[in-house]
Amino acid sequence: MSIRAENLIWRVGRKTILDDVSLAVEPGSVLGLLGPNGSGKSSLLRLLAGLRRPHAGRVTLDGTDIARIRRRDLARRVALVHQHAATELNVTVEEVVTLGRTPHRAPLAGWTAADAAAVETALAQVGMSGFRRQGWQSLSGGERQRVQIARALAQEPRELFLDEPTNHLDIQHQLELLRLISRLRLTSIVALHDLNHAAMFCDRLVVLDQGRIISHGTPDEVLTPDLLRDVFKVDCHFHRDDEGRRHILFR
Ligand SMILES: Nc1ncnc2c1ncn2[C@@H]1O[C@H](COP(=O)(O)OP(=O)(O)OP(=O)(O)O)[C@@H](O)[C@H]1O
Repeated sequence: MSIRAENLIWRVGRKTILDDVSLAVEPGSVLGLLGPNGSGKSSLLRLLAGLRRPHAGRVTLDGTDIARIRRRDLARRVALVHQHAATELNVTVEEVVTLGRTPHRAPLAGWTAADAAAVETALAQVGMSGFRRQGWQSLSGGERQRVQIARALAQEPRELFLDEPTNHLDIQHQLELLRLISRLRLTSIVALHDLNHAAMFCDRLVVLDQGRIISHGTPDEVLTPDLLRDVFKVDCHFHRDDEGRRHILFR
């Protein structure tokens, strides 16, 4: 397992936001993080990326507690794209994506061919190569989202954490992005609200409710009518398409 969370507890004041959360992700696979609003998905991603310290439990990368990994080494390996990723004003798309190279560059070292190639590849992967000279401020919400993802990809992480990455994206770009993530062979953890997309693109799912994991397993194991009713408060039934894939239909 490349990344593992063991019995994480995280509180704010007296409120327990994450309560005894444990999970492990197979290298190269995609884990979908599901749960209603406020269930703790973003908080968990921040702990997994080392941006917050748990009050109890630990997060390990290849068996090493991330609290013992130097910040710079962690930044070379782990990338997190926030839900409302902001960036500096008056910068171009290319400059934003270039920031993803920061952890790889030695102090005072010049810009290398490897840096340039990583930026090029990342821009192409999210379909934003044609926007490289455009100002960040002038981008649409969906374009900004794709640029933030390119910045994370330019970091060339082994673990990629994405907090609702399909927010703001039109349906074509939602599907393209999730397909890209599932094909990258990075170890990815993706917070999602669309349950059908989670079933289509994630190898395994974890469902959080009020800070606790209440279900985990393959999409077929996790997404049951009972779970959808109990956790998401919706009635649904399932439809199998011609290729045998299950789709959730909401009543
Ligand atoms: N710094 C904080 N101070 C106080 N409460 C917090 C803080 N961070 C998170 N919370 C609370 O913790 C709970 C979980 O929040 P979190 O953002 O992790 O949920 P989420 O599952 O990502 O929600 P959403 O689907 O709405 O994005 C919420 O009730 C939130 O108000």
